[in-house]
Amino acid sequence: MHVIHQRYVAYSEAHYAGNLVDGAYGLALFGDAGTHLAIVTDGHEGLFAGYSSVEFLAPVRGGDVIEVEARLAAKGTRSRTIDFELRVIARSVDGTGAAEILAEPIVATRARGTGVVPANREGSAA
Ligand SMILES: C[C@H](N)CC(=O)SCCNC(=O)CCNC(=O)[C@H](O)C(C)(C)COP(=O)(O)OP(=O)(O)OC[C@H]1O[C@@H](n2cnc3c(N)ncnc32)[C@H](O)[C@@H]1OP(=O)(O)O
Repeated sequence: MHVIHQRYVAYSEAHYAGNLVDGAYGLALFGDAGTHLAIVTDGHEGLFAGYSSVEFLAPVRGGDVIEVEARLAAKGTRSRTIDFELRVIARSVDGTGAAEILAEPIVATRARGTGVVPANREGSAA
């Protein structure tokens, strides 16, 4: 089970030299994709308990088009282990507005985290 969100990264999201977007930007998108996945798997937005790993592998830049995948890796009683990946799928060529779809997506961020179905959720089996 997985969900994928795609979006354009506005130039105004860049925070550091070189048009670089901060890592927290991707983590916020992981939260949204994880919430979407929780709705699909459990009919509830869930609550995110934490990340066991986060890796920033390549830069995300203003003008990129990215996709964020949340994939169910394991299911506990109420816990849901989720693997996340942020990939750059299109990028500005020269800053003039010219841009290209990348032949191979660039994996920019990977993470593993745990979402939890609340105990008091109406209709929860837990
Ligand atoms: C994705 C969301 N829609 C949006 C967000 O991200 S919200 C923003 C940040 N998150 C929050 O504000 C949540 C704040 N935390 C809580 O409300 C609670 O801590 C919790 C609901 C996440 C867990 O509380 P509780 O239900 O009392 O936990 P437990 O009964 O102890 O455990 C239930 C299961 O969850 C597993 N677990 C709990 N904490 C962690 C953790 N830090 N890391 C990994 N796993 C955790 C625990 O092992 C239980 O698993 P099983 O049900 O046995 O599988």
